[in-house]
Amino acid sequence: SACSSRFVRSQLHPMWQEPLEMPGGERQSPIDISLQKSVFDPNLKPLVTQYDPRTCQQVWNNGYSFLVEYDDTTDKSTLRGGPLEDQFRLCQFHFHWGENNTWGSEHTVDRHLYPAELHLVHWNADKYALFEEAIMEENGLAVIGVFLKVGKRHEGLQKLVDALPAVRHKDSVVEFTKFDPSCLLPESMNEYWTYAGSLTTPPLTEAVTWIILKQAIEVSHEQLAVFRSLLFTSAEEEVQKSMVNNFRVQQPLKGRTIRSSFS
Ligand SMILES: COc1ccc(C[C@H]2SC(=S)NC2=O)c(OC)c1
Ligand SMILES: [Zn+2]
Repeated sequence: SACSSRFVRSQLHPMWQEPLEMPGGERQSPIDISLQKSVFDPNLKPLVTQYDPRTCQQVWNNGYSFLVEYDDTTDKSTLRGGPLEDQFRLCQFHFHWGENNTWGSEHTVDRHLYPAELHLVHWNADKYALFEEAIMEENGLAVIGVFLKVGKRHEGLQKLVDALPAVRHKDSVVEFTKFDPSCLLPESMNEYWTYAGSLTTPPLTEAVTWIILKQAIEVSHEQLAVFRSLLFTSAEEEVQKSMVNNFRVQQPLKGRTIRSSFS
């Protein structure tokens, strides 16, 4: 599906370099989630996800992460509720991680770094006809961020981990079906922070309502090591570069309010 951000690659340096600053960006991502700056909002509703595993299509390496892509031509896999007024369609999910278990997440909580972060990307299908439209609009996207921490092996993630060697190089794709991304969500879906932000790679558009879940999911050290076995580089390139540290540097809050769904 078009949400796979194929055209974004050309704007990124071959290696994972800090994407160009968004000129005059007032609501850039990622940020540190400072607990004392967060404001409890009792009007925030529970998140409602309805994912149909039959919409899962493929996993591919786009040269800066690996994306699991969903058929977003119908309302079969959706997100609504929480801070959202409209219904959003799941189009892909991907991860950001570090070269070791010390860092890797894009967001932090009181400066606490996690080894990785999952992004479930949804676009506003009530207001826009296409993903490409939605990424240019301030209420166009809703991304659920889930922190990963090292612990017991994540059985649901293992099916995806087993598929990764097939997409080791940039631009490789492999069929990947019947995967329900709900298995990657923590038990507690009603504790989250939300703020107005942006894409964290070019085009860096300020289109994202971020929903960052408080509860991290546990994955094993070995599972993260398979993430790190992927490459930024295509099979033809002489020098192979490990796909690690594919996160953006944090951006200024610029007066934004971070709301929490819990006190
Ligand atoms: C052209 O549209 C794009 C481009 C890039 C990404 C991926 C970025 S944005 C994010 S969140 N995390 C990432 O790595 C998109 O995802 C919504 C959408
Ligand atoms: Zn991301």
